[in-house]
Amino acid sequence: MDARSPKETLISLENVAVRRGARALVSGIGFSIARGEIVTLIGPNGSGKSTTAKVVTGVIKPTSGEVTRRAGLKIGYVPQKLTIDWTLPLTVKRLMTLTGHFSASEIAAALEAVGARHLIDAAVQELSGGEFQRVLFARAMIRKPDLMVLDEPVQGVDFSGELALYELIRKIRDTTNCGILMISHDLHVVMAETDTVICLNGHVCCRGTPETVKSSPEYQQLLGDRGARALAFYQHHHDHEHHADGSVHVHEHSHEISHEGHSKGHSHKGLGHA
Ligand SMILES: Nc1ncnc2c1ncn2[C@@H]1O[C@H](COP(=O)(O)OP(=O)(O)OP(=O)(O)O)[C@@H](O)[C@H]1O
Repeated sequence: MDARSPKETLISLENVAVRRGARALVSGIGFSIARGEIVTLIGPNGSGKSTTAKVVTGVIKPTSGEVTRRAGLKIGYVPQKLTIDWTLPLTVKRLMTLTGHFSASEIAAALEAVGARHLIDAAVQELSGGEFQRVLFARAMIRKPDLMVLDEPVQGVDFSGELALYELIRKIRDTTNCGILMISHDLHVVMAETDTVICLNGHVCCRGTPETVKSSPEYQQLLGDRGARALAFYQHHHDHEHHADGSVHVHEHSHEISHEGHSKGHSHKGLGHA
């Protein structure tokens, strides 16, 4: 990491296990997240990513092990799914105030920070996947959290939308110096700015920088016959345009995915995502 030091630890988990009946959903989980750090959880379906994130947010108490939070730690949570009654009219502004009282200027500033100020009076039902995700980021950021927990933040968003959201996550980290815990929907791709990747499979299968995880035998073994597709990283090259409405135009071949130690122009399909 860099000039954002000294790194203040926001939360640490030590030897955490969550059991339901005789079954361990996760066990032996240990990691910490510092201010300004981006930690990404990856792992197959059912490997315990959401369970681990819920332990971090405090929604689930571990059956055993220790969770230590910095005193007064504020966490902003962006859920994987939000239960909304889609038949009722709901504006973005109203969504922002459902879980707290905020002034008009606070709401405007939070939406501005995610490039969604123009959507303030829009109906939530009419937002695109990427716009909805931005509004959820704003909803989490309005409390000025020390730590943001993002459960599959690019789910249901197309590739240029994914790039824009990853860029936004980086910007949020840079401007607020919050810690970020992100769950990746994809076992093969993580944001390049990730400081630590933690690969779960009920326990911590392997961890380290994206490069370390990519070359770890445990990660390779977890991939099995899908191993030909090693971990790749989203690279941001500032060769796209941000428009006033928050949309991003990605130039042809501008996004690059670093793969097997090289940087190649790739299409999303070309990467062979499921
Ligand atoms: N409340 C619960 N009671 C019993 N089992 C549960 C409960 N919550 C989750 N599980 C199980 O625990 C395991 C881990 O689930 P979790 O949602 O943490 O995995 P995940 O890695 O986030 O999966 P996905 O990628 O599919 O979202 C799964 O097998 C799931 O069925």
